[in-house]
Amino acid sequence: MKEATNYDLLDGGRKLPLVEDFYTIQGEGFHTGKPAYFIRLGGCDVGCRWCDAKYTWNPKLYPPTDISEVVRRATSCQAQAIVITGGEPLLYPLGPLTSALKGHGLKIFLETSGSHPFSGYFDWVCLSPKRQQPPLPEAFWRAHELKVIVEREADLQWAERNAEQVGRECKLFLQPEWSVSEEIMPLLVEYVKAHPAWNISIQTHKYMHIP
Ligand SMILES: C[S@@+](CC[C@H](N)C(=O)[O-])C[C@H]1O[C@@H](n2cnc3c(N)ncnc32)[C@H](O)[C@@H]1O
Ligand SMILES: Nc1nc2[nH]cc(C(=O)O)c2c(=O)[nH]1
Ligand code: SF4
Ligand SMILES: [Mg+2]
Repeated sequence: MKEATNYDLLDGGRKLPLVEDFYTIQGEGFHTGKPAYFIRLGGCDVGCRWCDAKYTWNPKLYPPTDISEVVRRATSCQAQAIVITGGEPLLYPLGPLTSALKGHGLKIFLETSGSHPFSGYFDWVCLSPKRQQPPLPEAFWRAHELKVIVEREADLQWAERNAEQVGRECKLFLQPEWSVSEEIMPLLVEYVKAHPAWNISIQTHKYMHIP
């Protein structure tokens, strides 16, 4: 049993520690600007210093929620796409949740650090690798999008090392760490102009003041 939470209570993924769920606009990466219903699961053992979702880290704060309730809410609006995020969603068996959502004809997108084994079905995987707990090998070939957070210049070389491991079709994004976004942006702009395989992703929802 993993330590992050009491897995016995999760009934093989039929219950999950739900932090919050909301219908908003995908703010980052390839699908930026598209409406999507977000399902945020609690628990993460990666520990990024600058994580903007630190409140999710302790899964014990979030009671196991029946996935039928989550699916009911996600299908009670106009959403055609679901983003499963966290915390680190791959801490949990995601087969039951993703197949229930798929049964409603929804597109399913994943936000992950890739540091735990995959489970479930996804139409789109956004891999955001972290130095202190790198992705498992399978995360690189499953990724449709590689989104590297850049807080200093040295992160660019590390971004390239990750890019060497993804598939040829994988989209490449550099995303400024939010608290240094203003300072680091000129470097990212020059880098992407010189290395056009990369694109810039900014956290547009933070400028739009939406969740
Ligand atoms: C909160 S994480 C949850 C999903 C998963 N744990 C992961 O890291 O991919 C969602 C996305 O936000 C990014 N992110 C978190 N904090 C950020 C920050 N301060 N600035 C920019 N991006 C950030 C992560 O890298 C990830 O792409
Ligand atoms: N609007 C919006 N877009 C997002 N894209 C990825 C997010 C995440 O926290 O996983 C996120 C988020 O928190 N809000
Ligand atoms: S892996 Fe994701 S949720 Fe976990 S600390 Fe890093 S950014 Fe936050
Ligand atoms: Mg976020």
